[in-house]
Amino acid sequence: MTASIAVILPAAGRSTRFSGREKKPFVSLDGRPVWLRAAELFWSRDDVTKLYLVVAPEDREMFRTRFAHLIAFANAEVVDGGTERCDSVANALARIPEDVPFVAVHDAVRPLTPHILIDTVFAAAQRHGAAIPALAVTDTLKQVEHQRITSTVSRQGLFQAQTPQVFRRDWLVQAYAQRSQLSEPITDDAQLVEAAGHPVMIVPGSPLNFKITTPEDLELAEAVIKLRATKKSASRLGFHDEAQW
Ligand SMILES: Nc1ccn([C@@H]2O[C@H](COP(=O)(O)OP(=O)(O)OP(=O)(O)O)[C@@H](O)[C@H]2O)c(=O)n1
Ligand SMILES: C[C@](O)(CO)[C@H](O)COP(=O)(O)O
Repeated sequence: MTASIAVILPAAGRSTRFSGREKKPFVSLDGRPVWLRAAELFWSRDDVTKLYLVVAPEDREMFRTRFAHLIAFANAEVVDGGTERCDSVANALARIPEDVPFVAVHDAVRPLTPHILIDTVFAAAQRHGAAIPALAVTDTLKQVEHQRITSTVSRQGLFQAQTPQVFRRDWLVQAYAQRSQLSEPITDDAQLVEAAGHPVMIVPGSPLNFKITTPEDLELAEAVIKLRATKKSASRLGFHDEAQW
C-alpha cells in the first residue's frame, strides 16, 4: 500500500472546559498522554505519510522537552497552533507537501477511536473525496433561553460530527483559502469543505470515539481502557464479543 494520507492532530486548544492542572492533550490517560494515544492510532499505518502535531506556541518547549523521543519515533512534525482550531489546522495544512493526495484531521483529544472506524472513513474519503464519521442524534433536542425551553427541535436527519475527518488535500486547501467568506463560527473542517461546494459523505461514528472535553470524559476514557483490557483477557481465554471496543 502506498502512503497517501497526512494526519493533522490539533492539540493547541486552551482546555478551558477541562479546567485541569494540565491541558487535556498532555494529561495521563491510564499511564500515557492523551495526545500520544491519539497519535498511536495512525503512526504505524501503511497509508499514513506523516503526523503533524499542532501545539500552542507557549507549550512548544515543554512539549519538545517532555516528548522528544516520541516525536522522533512517530516521525511527527510539531507545528505552532493558532487562536482558533481552524487556525491551528491551517498552520499544519500549509506544511503538507503538494504531492500528498489526502489529509485527515483528528482531534488529539479523541484517543479511543476504533481502528475499524479509521479504516472505514479513510476508504470512504478515497472513494468520494471527503468523508467524516458521524453519529445520529438519539436524544430529544430542546431550544433553551435563560434555562427555559422555548421549543423542541426535530432530530430528524441530525448527526453529531466526529473525527478523523478526511479530505482530498486540494479540496481542503481550497476550502481553507475561502474561509474568511464564512460569517458563522467554524467548528469543524467539513464545514469549510461543505461551504466550498464539495460533497462530504458520512460513515458510522462510534460512541467510543468521544472527545475529551471535561474531567468526567477523562474518567470515562479510563474506564473504557480498563474494559478493553478485560475483554482482551477474556478473548485470550476463548470468550468472544462481537462489539468493536
Ligand atoms: N486554537 C485551537 C483550539 C483547539 N485546538 C484543538 O482542537 C481539538 C478540539 O478542540 P476542543 O476540544 O474544543 O479543545 P479546547 O479548545 O482546548 O477546549 P475548550 O473549548 O474547553 O478550551 C483539541 O485537541 C484542541 O487542542 C487547537 O489545536 N487549536
Ligand atoms: C471537530 C469537532 O471535534 C467535531 O465534532 C468539534 O467540532 C470540535 O469542537 P470544539 O468546539 O473545538 O470542541
